[in-house]
Amino acid sequence: MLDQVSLALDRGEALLLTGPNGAGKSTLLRVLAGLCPFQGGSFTFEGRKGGTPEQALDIAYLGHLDALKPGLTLRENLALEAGIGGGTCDDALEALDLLALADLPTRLLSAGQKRRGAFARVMLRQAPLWLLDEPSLGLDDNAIATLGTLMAAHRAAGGMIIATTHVVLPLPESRRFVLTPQEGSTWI
Ligand SMILES: Nc1ncnc2c1ncn2[C@@H]1O[C@H](COP(=O)(O)OP(=O)(O)OP(=O)(O)O)[C@@H](O)[C@H]1O
Repeated sequence: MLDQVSLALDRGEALLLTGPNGAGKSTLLRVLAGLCPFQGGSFTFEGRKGGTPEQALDIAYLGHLDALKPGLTLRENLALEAGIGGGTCDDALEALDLLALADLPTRLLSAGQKRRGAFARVMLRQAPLWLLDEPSLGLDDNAIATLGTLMAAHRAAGGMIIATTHVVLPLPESRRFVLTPQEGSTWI
C-alpha cells in the first residue's frame, strides 16, 4: 500500500500528512508507531531502529480511537502512561481542562472530553515524537486552540509532530506531505 515514502524530521519540526480517504495516512502512522509491520524500508530515530522496545519510548501515538477504558476514571486511565513517561497526571489534566472530570468513569465523558483525555495521555508519555491521527476529531474551537498551544510548547522544547488531518490544524510553519498512492507522494 505504501511505496517510495521517504520522510525526515528535525527537532522542533512538524509534518502534516494529508491525502484522500484510504491514501494510507493512518497506516503510515501505525507503521512508524510500531503497530503495523512493514515489508521493506526502515525507520530510525536518532540512531535507534524502529519497532524496538527502546525506540517505542521515543513515540507517543494518538489513533482514531481514544483507547480509554470506559469503566476506569480518566485519572486511572492516565496513571499507566504517567508511570511510563514520568509526567504528572494532574498537570496533563489541567492543561486539557479536565481536572473537574478526572474521577468520573470515562464512559460518562463526551466525545470531545474523551479526545482531550487521549491527548493528555500523549503528553504524559513525554516522548519526543508525537504521532497524531486526526487529533482535532470531535474538538470544539477552544479545545483546538489548546491543542495548538500544547503542540507549540512541545515543538519549542525540541519535540516533533507528525499529524494526519482533513481540516486546518493549528500547526504553524509545518511541512506538508501529501499521500496519493496512485500517482506517488509529494512534498509541498
Ligand atoms: N490490514 C489491512 N488489510 C487490508 N487493507 C487494509 C488494511 N489496513 C488498511 N487497509 C486499507 O488501506 C487503505 C489505507 O487505509 P488508511 O486507514 O491508512 O487510510 P487513510 O489515508 O488514513 O484514510 P482516512 O482519510 O479515511 O482516515 C484503505 O484502503 C484501507 O482499507
